[in-house]
Amino acid sequence: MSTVVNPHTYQAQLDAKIAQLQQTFAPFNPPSLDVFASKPEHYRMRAEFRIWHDDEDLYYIMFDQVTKQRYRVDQFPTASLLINQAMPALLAALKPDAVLRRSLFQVDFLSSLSGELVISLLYHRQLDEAWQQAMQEVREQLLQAGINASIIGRAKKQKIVLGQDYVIEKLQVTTQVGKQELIYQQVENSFTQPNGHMNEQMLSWALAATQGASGDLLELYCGNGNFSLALAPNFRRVLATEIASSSVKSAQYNIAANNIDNVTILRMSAEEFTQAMRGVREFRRLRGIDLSSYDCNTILVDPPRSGLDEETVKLVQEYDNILYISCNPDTLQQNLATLSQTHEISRFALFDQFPYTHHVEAGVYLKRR
Ligand SMILES: C[S@@+](CC[C@H](N)C(=O)[O-])C[C@H]1O[C@@H](n2cnc3c(N)ncnc32)[C@H](O)[C@@H]1O
Repeated sequence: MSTVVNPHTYQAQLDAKIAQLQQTFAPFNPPSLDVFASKPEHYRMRAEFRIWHDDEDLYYIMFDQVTKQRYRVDQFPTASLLINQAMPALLAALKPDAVLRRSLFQVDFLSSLSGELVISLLYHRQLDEAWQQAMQEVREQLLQAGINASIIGRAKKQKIVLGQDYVIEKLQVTTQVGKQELIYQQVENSFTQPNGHMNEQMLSWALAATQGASGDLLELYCGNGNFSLALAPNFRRVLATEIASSSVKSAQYNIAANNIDNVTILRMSAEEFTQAMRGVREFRRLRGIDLSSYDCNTILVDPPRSGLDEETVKLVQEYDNILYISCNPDTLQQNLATLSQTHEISRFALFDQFPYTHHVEAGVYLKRR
């Protein structure tokens, strides 16, 4: 099914998710659920479309996930207003220009609440000087229309960047003493939370849940430091790890951009970090880091849909406080089967990050029994 965005049905779809999540997790005896509703429209900061060529015409298409049929997309209410503004403006500029149209097969948009946009155009041919010149003009037209976009041309082994390959996002996080703005570099083709305002809610919830925590925080799957930076004020130090080098680079950028001095980011998979902690393997990447100097009572995990592997679950279980952010209730449920043997849920939240889809983002804060 394609995503049918109908603000009139928003509450009903959210209610169904709430009921489903409560039922699934009832065996773990959670406290009452904190529910965070999304904006019913224009909540996604990114969108990807295939391009369809029909003689002189050119338009965005998507595929129905069930029937696999393609359908034309002129506007996309799921995505931010900025993306919706850029979609027709870009097509209008591409259509009359054979150099820009030829072999174009995909367009990806990455926007930010701060009003920045990166548009990536993917081609089945190498891009040349003529393409670059013509696309520079398109970029200027977009800027004149008030669309602050960088443009990336991609082809096999080729990436041409007009502007930047990232946006600088500004997120408002609610702290005990009011709102705090955090700056995040979000790079094209790297993971970032798709629903910007929901991300602000998630960070604020995590900050409130760990208020009053003592010692240091260990974090696995930290991405661009999204949670690491927001939670830093609640801990003496934060040690965070992530597998993707582009995200680690952004995290380093973000530490500096926010003048944070108590966060260290390492490029390591969760599995490698578990091995390092167990003394199974030594890692050059850990040189200069004295793991034994960290006093971590709290661990934060935000794994991909596959959840935590068995060894990582065992490591996580060794911490008194566990903050688990999950984009897949099925794997969260599996991991909780083990974690609930030693910990109980003290906070439970639903973040409606993906409205009108069956996807649910959940947060649990566990404390040792
Ligand atoms: C759901 S995202 C969360 C990222 C970050 N916490 C955020 O809020 O943006 C999961 C992250 O885990 C990373 N990842 C995937 N597999 C991993 C692994 N085996 N070890 C460590 N990180 C991994 C991905 O690159 C991605 O950045």
